Order: sequence, then structure tokens, then C-alpha cells
Amino acid sequence: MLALLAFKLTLNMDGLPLHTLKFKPGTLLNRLFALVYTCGIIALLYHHVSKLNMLHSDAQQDSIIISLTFLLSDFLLAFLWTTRQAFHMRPVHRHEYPENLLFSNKSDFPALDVFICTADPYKEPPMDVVNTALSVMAYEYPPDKVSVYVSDDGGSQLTLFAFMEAAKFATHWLPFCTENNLLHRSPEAFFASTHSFNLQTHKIKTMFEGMRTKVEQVVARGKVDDNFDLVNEQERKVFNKYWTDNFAPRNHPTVIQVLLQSDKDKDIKGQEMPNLIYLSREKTTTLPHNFKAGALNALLRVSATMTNAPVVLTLDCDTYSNDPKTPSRALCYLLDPKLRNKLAYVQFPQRFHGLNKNDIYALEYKGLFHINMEGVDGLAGPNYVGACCFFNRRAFFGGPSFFVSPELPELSPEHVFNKPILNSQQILARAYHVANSNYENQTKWGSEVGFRYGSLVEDFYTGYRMQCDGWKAMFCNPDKAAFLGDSPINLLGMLNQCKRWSIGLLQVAFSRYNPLTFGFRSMGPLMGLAYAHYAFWSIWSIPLTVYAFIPQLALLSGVSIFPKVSDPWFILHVFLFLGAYGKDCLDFVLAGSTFARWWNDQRIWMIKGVSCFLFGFTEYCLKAVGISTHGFSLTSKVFDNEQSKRYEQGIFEFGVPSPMFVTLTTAAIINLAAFVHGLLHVFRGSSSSYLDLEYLKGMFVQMFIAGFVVINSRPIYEAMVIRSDKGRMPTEITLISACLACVLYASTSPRMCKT
Ligand SMILES: O=c1ccn([C@@H]2O[C@H](COP(=O)(O)OP(=O)(O)O[C@H]3O[C@H](CO)[C@@H](O)[C@H](O)[C@H]3O)[C@@H](O)[C@H]2O)c(=O)[nH]1
Ligand SMILES: [Mn+2]
Repeated sequence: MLALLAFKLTLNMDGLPLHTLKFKPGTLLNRLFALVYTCGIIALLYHHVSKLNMLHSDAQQDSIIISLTFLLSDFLLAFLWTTRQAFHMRPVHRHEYPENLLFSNKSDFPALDVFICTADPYKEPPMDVVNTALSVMAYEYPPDKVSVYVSDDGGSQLTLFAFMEAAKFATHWLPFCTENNLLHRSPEAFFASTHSFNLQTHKIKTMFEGMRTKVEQVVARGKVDDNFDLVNEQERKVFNKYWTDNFAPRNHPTVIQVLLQSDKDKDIKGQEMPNLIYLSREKTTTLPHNFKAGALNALLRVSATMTNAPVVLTLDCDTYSNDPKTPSRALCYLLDPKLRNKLAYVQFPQRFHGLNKNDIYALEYKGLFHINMEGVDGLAGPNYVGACCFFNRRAFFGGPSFFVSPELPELSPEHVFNKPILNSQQILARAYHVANSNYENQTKWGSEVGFRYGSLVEDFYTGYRMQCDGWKAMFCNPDKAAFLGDSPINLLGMLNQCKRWSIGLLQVAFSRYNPLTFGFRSMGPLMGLAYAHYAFWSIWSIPLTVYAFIPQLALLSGVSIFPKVSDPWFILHVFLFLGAYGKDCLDFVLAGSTFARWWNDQRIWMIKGVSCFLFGFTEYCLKAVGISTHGFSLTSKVFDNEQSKRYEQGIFEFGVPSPMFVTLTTAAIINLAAFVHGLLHVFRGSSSSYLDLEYLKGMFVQMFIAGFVVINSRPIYEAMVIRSDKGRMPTEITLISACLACVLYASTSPRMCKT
């Protein structure tokens, strides 16, 4: 199907390029730096090992433990640094020219199936999902070629109700967008950005507000009411399914509702509309539903029975379109005759709205969504990040050179429909059949076909497996964000999200598809390293936790563990620190961010090291020995006003007690104590001088680390001591952490003093 279109397109192209590629300047310098830095790392590891050799006597058991700990930590830092270099070896920048896509006929556009996932009407308000859906329904694309599928894993009548309303509102909204050539096609975003209202705008705004009020009332009530909300028998029939006693989010039959049908439903101007289909797949408590990957596979199958578009766009409930021309951009790659046979997907970066000025929680993910993406784009292509991604449907069925056929021929990407009537008995029966919770039993879904199961980061895992199968991917990063999503603008929300990712990534790292072995073999060393960097992401927690506690506890006990300032090895430590930090900062700023944002980014990295990475890592290990289980903890997209205000002002949000805050606070206390202890020692001086310079020289590295952590921990001290708002550190966390810090000190100081 895509092949045929691409053929027509080449004839239309007149030699104009669809996309171009530039190598990023400075790559040679990057490689040179990597080489020099590698030498530094080798020297450091050599230093560690030789120190250990010298220590070889029983009397110094504790020193051996400390030395081994730092050898391990520095080895892990070196490992993560090395894997990260894969992103700096061949970064590229692409540009696409959608204006050069010349279709002679509207029917030449490939059909597009859009998947939108939602899972909980209270954490993901139905009105937000509606905004996302409307923004893509209004794409500048032939409407009869677009089908929007909404997957409701919450099995919620509230979401379905919102979409029934949305279908009515769309008949007004879509022509309004086209006539006024709107840039913002999510109504919410449009009304927030528009200040000049003419009569027509007023009218549509009133209509939108009417719908919002109606939907929000139903959500507040928690139930669609027969008497107020429904107008006819047909609507009532739909909701009857939800009104039975045993209908629960985790246990219910499939609901499929065709809300708009392109060949039948027209907008108020008489134009065609896109298809809009609501799906809540069957769930039974006895069968695993595989979270989002399971939902996406149900969508792949249901959409195959109804429209089977060759291009599939996956979106999260919050990632609305910010540019109506986006599909054309993706087509510049998907239809390129030189690429299309090998191209699995075109990934746009996830971008977020509502971040505060200096991005205190580092939610921009500059590395993840920009720098590293451009890095692997010069190799086999970016990893899939779960949303904002246009797939070639064929990529879900085996590699480019081998086709894995689905169990039903109708689900094959090659299967072509002739003007399907979505609401027909025959099509609906098949759609219901493939949405059954036991449909996947004894099939290849989740293992070889579709989105892959087995990791909480189904996105990372699926993209990875596709690339291992031989597929390529493209990164498309236009200046104007193609999509905008919500981020968890609250510290705990962010840490929980990151903890889930950490666990999911470890599931990939320790599977038989380990990027260091399987990945290396399938994609070559650089891609293997790049995927390993993420898979082992949470390993940061080991060196970061070691560096957050041991040098400081040693400082408190008067034990020096790093080279003195006068020692030549000291220079190496300075070089390694400044080199890594300086380079990271430079990359960040060169990628268009600011120094202040970089500063917050490095702070958050340290915070994660002793919280979500650490807890994720531990939880993964506990699961491995059978103690706990992992679930997909949904990120809330609802924020209370006061919280948002504090976030706006750049104030950290603690507020609720969480074990992750305990380690964090304990580290902050120990570092402050160690730093102050060191300072007092220096200023007390010896008999001959006012300052104790010998002490300072010996303890400089430890004091520097403690001081650096103290500077970074300012928001934690403030939250513990000064603040009185609701987002302050809960008193119990402060108390527990203080006790823990004392216990740590008491249990280590006598031991360390002996060494
Ligand atoms: O059982 C589930 C759980 C989640 N979701 C949906 O998955 C999406 C992502 O969930 P969210 O809580 O927003 O997670 P985030 O951590 O913000 O998402 C990131 O990380 C996920 C992998 O952990 C990816 O799937 C996402 O695309 C990526 O944006 C949302 O639309 C949910 O509705 C489901 O459909 N079913
Ligand atoms: Mn999200």
C-alpha cells in the first residue's frame, strides 16, 4: 500500500527533496574529547587497582571495603559515561520539506489511524482526552483518510460520554478550524491563546464551554444519568452496558462505539469528517492485560478490522497536536522511496507545556528527547518514546526482510478494504472478537507481533526490538513543537514516573534481549551501547548514593579517602569532574537551553540517584527474588491550584510523606553536617597558623563534594526548616531522616576511625 503511494509520489516529486540531513558541527571535537577522557578513566581505574594492591593486609579490612566501593562506583560511572558516548559519535540534524510532497489527488494520501490511550478518568480528565482527539481530527489532511481510535483502559462511562459530546462538537469545530486556518486545533489551547474574539469565535467558545460544563458535571457526579444527560434511546442503549452491577474497570466486556463515520457523518458545512471510534477492550481479573502495550495491541487489531491504515500515529491522552501539518512532515520520510522499505517509525520529540522558567524538575528531558535523539538519528534511529510517533503498520509484523503473519488474514497490514461500513454487523463482530481478553492466547502478539510485552517501558522495548529486527527509525524535530503534553509538575509525581521507567528499563537490561549482548549482535556496538545506556539507567543510583554518603561520613570521622591537593592524582580527579560537568553543560546550552536549566538538570540527576533510581533498582531486585510486583502507576495530569502556583514560582513540592524523600533528606543532612564539620576544622587552625591548611589539603575533595551537594540541596533545607506552606517537607520525614543520619554516623564513625 505505502509502496504504491511512494511510487506515485516519485513521479510527482520533480527532483525536489523531501528531507535533508546535516551532520552536526563539532563531532570531531566530541570524538577527540571522548578519546582523551577515556584515557583519564583508564588512569583512574588503574590508580584504584594499584591502591588496592598496596592495601593488601588484613589489618585494614575497612579500607579495603572503602577502596573496593569506590572502584565499583567509578567503574559504573565509567560504564555509563562510555555508553553515553554512543550519542556523541555521529549526531545529525534533519529537515523536511512537506511542501514538496505533491499529490495529484486527495485520494493519494495514505490513510492514517490515530491511537489515543487513556486509563483513568480521574487522573486523566476526559476533557483533556477530548482536546487531544479534536486536535488530531482537525489535522490538515483529507478527513476521510483519518480515523481516530480512543482506547479507554479505565472502562469508564465518563470518558465515553465525553466523546459522544465531542463527536457533536466536532461538527462545528472542524469547519471552524479550516475556515480560520487555525494553528492551535486543540480547543483548549486555542481559547487560551486567543484574545481577539469575533462573533463566530464567541459562539464556538460558548458551545465549547457548554460541553465542558456538561462533561465536568457528569465526571463530578461519577455517573452518566439517564434522566439528565441522555437524549435518546440509542444513547441509553450504549450506557446500559456500563450500568450492570458487575461492570468494573478491571473486569468488563468490550465496548466499541463508532461515534463518527466518515462516509456518513458530515460537519455543519456538509464536509466529510474523520472516523471516531471509542474502544474499551475486554478485561478479566484472571488474565494479564499488559497495561498500555496491551491496549495498543487491541487498538492495532480493532483498527485493522475497521480501517487498517498503513500509517499509525500513537498518542497519549495528553499529547495534543500543536501543528496541523504534522502528518505531512512524517510522510516526507514514510513515503520516501529510498527509505520506506526499511523505515519502522518517525518519532517526534515529546515536548511539554507549562514548564516553569528554569524547569526545576528537569522535565524538558533535554538529553532524552533532543541531544541523544539526534545522536542516534545518525545511526539506526531514535528509540520510540510511547507517543508522538508515526509508524509504518508493517513494522508490527516482523522485520523488513521477514514477514510474521498474524493469525487472522484480515489483520495483516496488506489487507485492503473497499469502503468499509464501520457500523456493519460483520465488521463489528470481528472487531469485538479481536478485542477479547483471551484473544492473544497462543498467538504471537506481544512477543513477535505488535507492541512487545515484558517491560513497563513498552515503548522503549518495542522500538528496541524493532530496530534489532533490522528496522530503521527517523527523528523529526521541527522548531514548532508538533505535539505538546503534560508533565508531572510535582516532585513526587516526577520521581514515581522515573521509578516506573527505571524498573521497566531493567526488565529489558536483564532479559535475554540485553542490549550489551543481543543489541550488540543485532545492531552493532554503537546502537547497542546507546540502548544499554538507557537500559542500565538506574545503575546511576549506585555511584551516586556512594558519593552522597561515604566521603561525607569519612569526613565526619576525620578519614581522608581521596588524593591530597599536592598529589598528582588530584589533577586527574579535577580533570574528570570538570570534563564531565563542563561537557554536559556545553552540550545542554548548545542544544538551545539555558545555564539555569542545566543547573537544575544536574541537581535532579543527583536527586534521582538517591531516590527513584535507587528505589526502582531495589524494587526490581525484590521482584527478581519474588517479593514485590510491578504495576503501571499512572502519572496524574491533575494539579491543585496552590501546587501549580508554587511550581510557577520555582518552589519544590514535597508535602506528602514518601520513602523516597527519606533517603534524599538524609543525604542532605549528612552532607551539611560533614561540610560544616570540615569548615570548623579548617578554621580552628593549628598552633602555627589561623587556617589548618594541611587538613584542608587532605580533605579538599571530600569537602568539595559535600559543599557541592549542600549548594544543590538548598531547596531541601528550605523545605525542612523555613517553609510553612503545604508543600514543605513533612515533619515526620525530617525526623526520620535526622534519626537515620545519626544512626549512620554512629555506626560508621568508630569503624572508620580505626582505619
Ligand atoms: O494500563 C494502562 C496504563 C497506561 N495507559 C496509558 O499510557 C499513557 C502513558 O501513561 P502516563 O501515566 O502518562 O505515563 P508517562 O510516564 O507520562 O508516559 C511515558 O512513559 C510511558 C512508558 O512508561 C510511555 O508509554 C508514554 O508514552 C510516555 O509518555 C497514558 O495515555 C495512559 O492512559 C494505558 O492506556 N493503559
Ligand atoms: Mn504522560
